[in-house]
Amino acid sequence: MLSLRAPPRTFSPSPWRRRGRLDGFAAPRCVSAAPPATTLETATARPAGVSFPILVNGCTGKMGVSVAEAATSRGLHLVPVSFSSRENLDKTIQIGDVDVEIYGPSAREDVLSSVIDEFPDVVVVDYTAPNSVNSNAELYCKLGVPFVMGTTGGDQQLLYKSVQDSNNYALISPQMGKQVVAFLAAMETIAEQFPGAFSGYRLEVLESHQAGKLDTSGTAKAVIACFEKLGAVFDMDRMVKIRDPEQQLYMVGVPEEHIEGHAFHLYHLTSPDDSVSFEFQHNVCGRSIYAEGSVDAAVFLYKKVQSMDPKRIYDMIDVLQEGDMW
Ligand SMILES: NC(=O)C1=CN([C@@H]2O[C@H](COP(=O)(O)OP(=O)(O)OC[C@H]3O[C@@H](n4cnc5c(N)ncnc54)[C@H](OP(=O)(O)O)[C@@H]3O)[C@@H](O)[C@H]2O)C=CC1
Ligand SMILES: O=C(O)C1=N[C@H](C(=O)O)C[C@H](O)C1
Repeated sequence: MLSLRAPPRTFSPSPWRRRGRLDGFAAPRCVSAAPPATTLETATARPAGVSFPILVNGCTGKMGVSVAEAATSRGLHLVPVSFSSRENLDKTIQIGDVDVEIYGPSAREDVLSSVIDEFPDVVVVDYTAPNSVNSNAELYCKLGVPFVMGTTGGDQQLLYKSVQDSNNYALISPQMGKQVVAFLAAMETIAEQFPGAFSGYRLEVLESHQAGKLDTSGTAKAVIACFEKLGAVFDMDRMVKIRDPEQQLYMVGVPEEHIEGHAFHLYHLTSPDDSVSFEFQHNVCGRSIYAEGSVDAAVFLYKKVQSMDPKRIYDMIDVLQEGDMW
């Protein structure tokens, strides 16, 4: 196991502990490359090229707000409605000049039906919580509204089944950051082409996210599935999940200003005789990479619905393959 206290004999698979290296590697890049989400989005946003109504579910949360802001700055029409797990919240959230009204669970079906009547070509983007993934997807499928599922967790098999059975359109991805998706796509290609190439290698994984993250990194799970196809051995119970801000600051090296919004991932592979090791990292500060990717995903899905594309269920690799990457 990758222990935070006792690094293995030959290699330390935890470069996050080697402060010198991280000080000069991951952390400073984040400091300079990740201004607050809204600024980056506003400064670099391209127009979406098309305009359509977009409803962002989860606007009481951090990703919901970031996606809603990115959508408006890309010229999409933000539907002034979102949902919460709480009843009678009586709350509006201001996104640009749009006041988004928040409805509780008992109103969501009626409200969403009215939205669909008023905006028949609406696309929903979901950034809520792992325990609402399946019930939200059921509702979108029941009402036939296309959706982008950015929320991780839940029962993923059931999620895909709901979409398949309803013949709805959906784009599902635990990772909307296009550059990270490109890494994941490369991993999937390698796994496909060279199954067993890392046979017997031990895999150790660390992921660090803001303390409020409820589930294990969905991205890490997807990358681990590729390493397993390559033959590496991994016990999911031994994943090192870091949610403690102190550890994130002093061990992982997350810049202080990103403690409340970061996603650091480290994968370390060691050969059976300890003579060879590999290490991969993707470290994200802030949320703009996901917000922009989510808007691209919504645009992609909207176009697929309009062209009545027969595939109907997509992921972010499909978006990249369409060449929509900047
Ligand atoms: N695919 C990707 O690239 C990324 C995925 N994520 C995932 O997105 C999800 C949200 O992340 P984040 O915004 O940081 O989390 P937050 O906790 O900030 O926000 C989640 C929000 O969801 C709301 N919520 C919970 N249940 C429901 C429900 N049934 N209906 C509507 N709203 C609900 C909560 O508000 P309330 O209390 O009002 O209900 C909360 O404000 C997580 O699963 C995370 O892993 C995050 C980043 C990138
Ligand atoms: O909750 C987050 O923040 C993130 N969640 C996604 C995941 O679980 O993989 C993507 C990224 O890690 C940020």
